Amino acid sequence: MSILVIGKTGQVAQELAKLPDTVCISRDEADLTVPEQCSSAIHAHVPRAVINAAAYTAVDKAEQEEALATLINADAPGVMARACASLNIPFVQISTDYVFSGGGTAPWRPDDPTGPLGAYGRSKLAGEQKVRAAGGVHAILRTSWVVSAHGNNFVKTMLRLGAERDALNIVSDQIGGPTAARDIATACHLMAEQLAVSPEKTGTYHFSGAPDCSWADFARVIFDQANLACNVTDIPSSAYPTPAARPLNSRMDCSATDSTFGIKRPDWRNSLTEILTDLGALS
Ligand SMILES: NC(=O)C1=CN([C@@H]2O[C@H](COP(=O)(O)OP(=O)(O)OC[C@H]3O[C@@H](n4cnc5c(N)ncnc54)[C@H](OP(=O)(O)O)[C@@H]3O)[C@@H](O)[C@H]2O)C=CC1
Ligand SMILES: Cc1cn([C@H]2C[C@H](O)[C@@H](COP(=O)(O)OP(=O)(O)O[C@H]3O[C@@H](C)C(=O)[C@@H](O)[C@H]3O)O2)c(=O)[nH]c1=O
Ligand SMILES: [Mg+2]
Repeated sequence: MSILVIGKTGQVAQELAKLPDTVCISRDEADLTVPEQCSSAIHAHVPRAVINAAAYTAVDKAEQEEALATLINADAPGVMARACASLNIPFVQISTDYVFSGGGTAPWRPDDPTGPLGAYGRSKLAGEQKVRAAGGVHAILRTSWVVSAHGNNFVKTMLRLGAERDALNIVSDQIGGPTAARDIATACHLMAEQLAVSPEKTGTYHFSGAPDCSWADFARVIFDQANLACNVTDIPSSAYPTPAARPLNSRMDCSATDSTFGIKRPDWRNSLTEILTDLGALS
């Protein structure tokens, strides 16, 4: 029996595919806009655990497509979690720092009050609630600022822009933990294995790369490691208007993930070096 991964083309799904005993299925086999397809796929594969790595992740576009984002990010994971509960197998759902409002400067703990600022965050929060309501063995892993060698992400955007321009304005008042998709995949895989033998570990957990930084700080380290001469100027979020507001404080307290699962915050600077190596962009 394998670990079934819902999603195949995304950043985290592609990293899960490299781990032992995983089977990843794409939209052809399980289209999240038709949630019943997800439960049929779970029943057909008879896995020992399920990890949902598929989601609607276009934060700004979600403002115009909240119903679709909710179908994919809430209804579909709810159906997956119910299928897993009926089979008595663990379900791992990936969630986001964007369920929080971003007030204050204290790292968010898993049981802190949520308060999403936009449609994407609301849809992911609704997904968390449906997964809990399914009543099965599960982990909801909230992560942030996902980067990898594939897909769309901040590292790849910076490599592209940094090669074209000699200066960029980047927001410096949003603070969080950049997290490599590879590190998230490893964490989800470990959690699925542990939940299978320790169902009492069911709950909501945080996992992000350390140290916390601003997007501007992150960009500077990317340019430094990639040896790109691009000057970064700090700007406030107000100078970079977007359809969806982002939380200013995305710091997450990841201590329960360590004490319960033995999973520590990875240093994103090392993970970034791996990504740049994979991309052939290391200086
Ligand atoms: N990206 C980030 O910065 C962050 C992501 N997260 C969460 O982490 C998880 C993984 O994100 P990430 O790997 O970055 O995602 P990506 O944006 O890289 O990929 C999204 C995946 O979801 C799939 N998908 C979207 N819609 C459907 C659908 N209707 N049916 C089937 N599959 C669908 C896509 O498939 P297709 O290629 O066919 O469209 C793709 O494989 C998600 O739960 C996300 O919310 C949390 C914090 C930060
Ligand atoms: C390209 C660019 C971006 N930015 C800012 C905008 C934004 O605040 C920040 C990051 O841009 P992104 O578009 O990658 O941000 P965004 O898509 O909002 O990233 C989020 O995605 C979802 C799925 C999550 O769950 C979150 O954890 C988070 O990773 O960088 C600049 O300030 N200057 C620039 O030139
Ligand atoms: Mg994005």
